[in-house]
Amino acid sequence: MIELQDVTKVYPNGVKALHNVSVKIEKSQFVYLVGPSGAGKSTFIKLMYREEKPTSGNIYINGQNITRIKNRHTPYLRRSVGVVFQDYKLLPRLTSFENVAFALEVTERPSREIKKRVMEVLDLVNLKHKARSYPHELSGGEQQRVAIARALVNQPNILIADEPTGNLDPDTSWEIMQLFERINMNGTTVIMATHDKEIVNAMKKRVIAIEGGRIVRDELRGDYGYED
Ligand SMILES: Nc1ncnc2c1ncn2[C@@H]1O[C@H](COP(=O)(O)OP(=O)(O)OP(=O)(O)O)[C@@H](O)[C@H]1O
Repeated sequence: MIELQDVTKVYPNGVKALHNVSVKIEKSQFVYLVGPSGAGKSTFIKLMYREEKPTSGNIYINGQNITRIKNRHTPYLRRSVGVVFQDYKLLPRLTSFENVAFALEVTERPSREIKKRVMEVLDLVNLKHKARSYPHELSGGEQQRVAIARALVNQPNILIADEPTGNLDPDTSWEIMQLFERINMNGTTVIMATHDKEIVNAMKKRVIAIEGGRIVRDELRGDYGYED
């Protein structure tokens, strides 16, 4: 369902962030991307939702070669790939409800249908009661749950997250992980870049380690494997 074939990414300043990376991720897998700072994890993630394009190689998402699609088709790709960031990236002047609704791809759908879908995903992240709150009125964990609801509103079959617990305390991080686990149990592929050793070691999922732009380890029930 996700396949990188011999992918290399060189940024315009000459930094080679990924070197000939080839990997397959099956449907409904849960994958941690680990590795030292600057290893290429964020670059790997950005390539999957076409925030960056590879310099060479091919990337298949749900059978489609996304290195070949036209820029105007990127929004279609983003319906099947939800993204969550470390710093939430909510729009500050919109409520939780509006942040989620804004992401919903609407093609002349009646407003009651939009409302139903948005409330469904807010319910999934246990935040129905904060639908009218603005981001600054929410805790970090709540903001991240709104961001997860936003990532899920178009029912993507892949959820990618770049250090989603990076700004959260350990208890809140565990709540977010339980949510990811629940989303994964419903069949969504989850790929998460993280520096959180405790989480990776406790969850026993597939671990792909990247160092210097290369995959150096790939284990089905792996450990974090670094000391930080
Ligand atoms: N837009 C960019 N332009 C130039 N170089 C970049 C750009 N983005 C990242 N890099 C470089 O590419 C390399 C890989 O960076 P990347 O952000 O993918 O690493 P990372 O593993 O996610 O690191 P971290 O754990 O610190 O987030 C680094 O050397 C980084 O400085």
